[in-house]
Amino acid sequence: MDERAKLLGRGAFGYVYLCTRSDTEEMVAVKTILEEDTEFAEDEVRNLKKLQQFDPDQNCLVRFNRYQEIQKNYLLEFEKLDMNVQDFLEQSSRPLHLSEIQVITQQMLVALKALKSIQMVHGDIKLDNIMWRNQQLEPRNIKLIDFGVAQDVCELRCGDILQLLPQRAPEVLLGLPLSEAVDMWALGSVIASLYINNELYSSTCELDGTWKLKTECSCPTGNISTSSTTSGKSSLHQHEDTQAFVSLLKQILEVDPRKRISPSEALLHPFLTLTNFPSDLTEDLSDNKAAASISTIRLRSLVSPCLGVRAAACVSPMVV
Ligand SMILES: Nc1ncnc2c1ncn2[C@@H]1O[C@H](COP(=O)(O)OP(=O)(O)OP(=O)(O)O)[C@@H](O)[C@H]1O
Repeated sequence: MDERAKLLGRGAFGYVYLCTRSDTEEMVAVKTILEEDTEFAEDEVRNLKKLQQFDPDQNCLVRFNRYQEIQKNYLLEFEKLDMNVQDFLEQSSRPLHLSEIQVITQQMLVALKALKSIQMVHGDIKLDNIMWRNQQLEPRNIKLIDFGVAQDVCELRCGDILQLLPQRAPEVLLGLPLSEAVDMWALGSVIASLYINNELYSSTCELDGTWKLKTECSCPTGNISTSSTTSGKSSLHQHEDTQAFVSLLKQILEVDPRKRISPSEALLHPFLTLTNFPSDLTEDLSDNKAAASISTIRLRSLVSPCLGVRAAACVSPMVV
């Protein structure tokens, strides 16, 4: 690899560089994983090989071309993507419109449906792992990346720690049996955070996360009305598109993973068939942190009835 290759991004395990294939002249993204993380590289390659049974474009998954191992250092070659959602938000400094959130939700549900069909859990659904192929030219073409910590459901054990805290599912926090449903929860947290431009459940440690889930999920919905007059979002209830979004979110952020909506079911939800987004025209949260924080509280309140206090009732081997 050319030493002057442009760095496209980096994560905990690897640096991703822009490279040109000498045989086809195609621009590709090459993730380098060094010797100390060989185990992660091997896991990622194993997962990516399994995913090669899917058409990556039809299933919203990053295309994995090939890999090379050089003295326990790994080079993984992928199609070159454009920008991850986190970077886009930072660069554009505006929250996404509901129509844009609809596209991301739909594409990620397609990816999760494919993973569920082979009982694979991604385990790290977050804004940095959702990328546009070409944000400007193909805003509807979105891919899920980073299968470094993905696992087969049958490998998951109670008490395994997956996901970053803001996206961590209740059953992970509580040390309960785990399934593909953890990715649905994480997707719910991600799309909620896109809407409110803030983490839905931010927490600094597991105990804090469990406590927040218990308290915030059981707060009375009556609080909503007091905030509505000062919010930039005049009313979360006002538009059909917002109502449809909250309705889907409630079913995704269902505390009980057995009752949580599946990717296939969610793909049929009315929010994903909407073509008209009046709230895109009337709701503007840019540079309005106060409104964003109020919306956070209100969205939590709207979603909370479905969460209920069941979380608190769960017996947790991790927190007792
Ligand atoms: N195919 C790609 N095309 C362009 N950029 C990419 C591609 N894959 C990854 N990147 C960039 O590199 C970053 C890190 O990639 P990736 O998430 O695979 O690394 P990681 O070390 O596994 O990260 P993490 O810390 O999340 O585990 C991504 O957020 C993205 O910005």
